[in-house]
Amino acid sequence: MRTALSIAGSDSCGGAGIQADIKTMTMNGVYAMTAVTALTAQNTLGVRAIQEATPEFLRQQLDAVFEDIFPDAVKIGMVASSDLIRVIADRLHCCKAMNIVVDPVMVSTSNAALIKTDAVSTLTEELLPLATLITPNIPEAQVLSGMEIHSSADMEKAAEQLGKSYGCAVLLKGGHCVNDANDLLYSNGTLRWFEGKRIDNPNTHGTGCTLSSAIAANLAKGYTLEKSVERAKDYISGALAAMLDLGKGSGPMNHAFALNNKYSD
Ligand SMILES: Nc1ncnc2c1ncn2[C@@H]1O[C@H](COP(=O)(O)OP(=O)(O)OP(=O)(O)O)[C@@H](O)[C@H]1O
Ligand SMILES: Cc1ncc(COP(=O)(O)O)c(N)n1
Repeated sequence: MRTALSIAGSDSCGGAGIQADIKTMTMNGVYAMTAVTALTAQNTLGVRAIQEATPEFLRQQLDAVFEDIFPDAVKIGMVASSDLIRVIADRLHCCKAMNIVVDPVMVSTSNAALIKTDAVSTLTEELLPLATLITPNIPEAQVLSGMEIHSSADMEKAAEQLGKSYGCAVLLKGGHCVNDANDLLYSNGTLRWFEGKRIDNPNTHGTGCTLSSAIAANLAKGYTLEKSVERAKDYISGALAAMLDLGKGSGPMNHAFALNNKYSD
């Protein structure tokens, strides 16, 4: 069985973070492992508290996984501080990790900061250059590129700039656009749009985590990057279209019906 590792924060309400990643990887037929960067006390309304792992404890989790069950892909989500980012970069480099998908998580849907301001430069200098793919949303791409993004043409410019700066593929997500939810992939010097009809569902807690771990799971199974993005886009669209409605705020998605028998493997 193929395996994937999620390095991310725990979300107590189960919609985002490690919990979303385990559900997604499992539903995509991959064995999920975890290295927890932080515990969060959060629900669909907001983040109440964050308790980070110590850098040494995160290192122990990563070594325990890599020395025993080598992951076929790695997904990285919330990492709040520079010291934790450095531990991850060091272990991924030393362990020769492959198929690394970095979701540069900055702010939650409920508007809480999930990375310290001074850690953004550590993320860009130490972690993004190790990535196979980064998956910023529009606000994250604006921070990383220093560009304002108001149109499809701006998205194309920003994705290309980020890909050239970090030497990786870039999936610039269009979930924050007003019309359709079209995502843009920049890879090996070419741009490709993945079109998605906007689903009228306000429950989008964990969409970014889910998309990036679905891509990692499909890379782990040996699909190309383009095919992995296509399959992950189907997964997120299915999970949103299942219209789960839990909690008082922006709720989680329904993973059980995400694939709806679309794929048999
Ligand atoms: N209402 C929607 N209908 C269809 N697809 C959507 C919708 N909202 C988001 N998506 C898709 O979900 C994925 C995540 O995109 P988004 O831009 O919301 O990322 P994000 O902001 O990092 O997610 P989050 O912070 O909510 O975890 C993308 O593939 C995007 O196109
Ligand atoms: C632990 C953790 N990781 C990531 C997110 C981002 O997800 P969202 O933007 O949907 O709130 C989150 N809320 N919590």
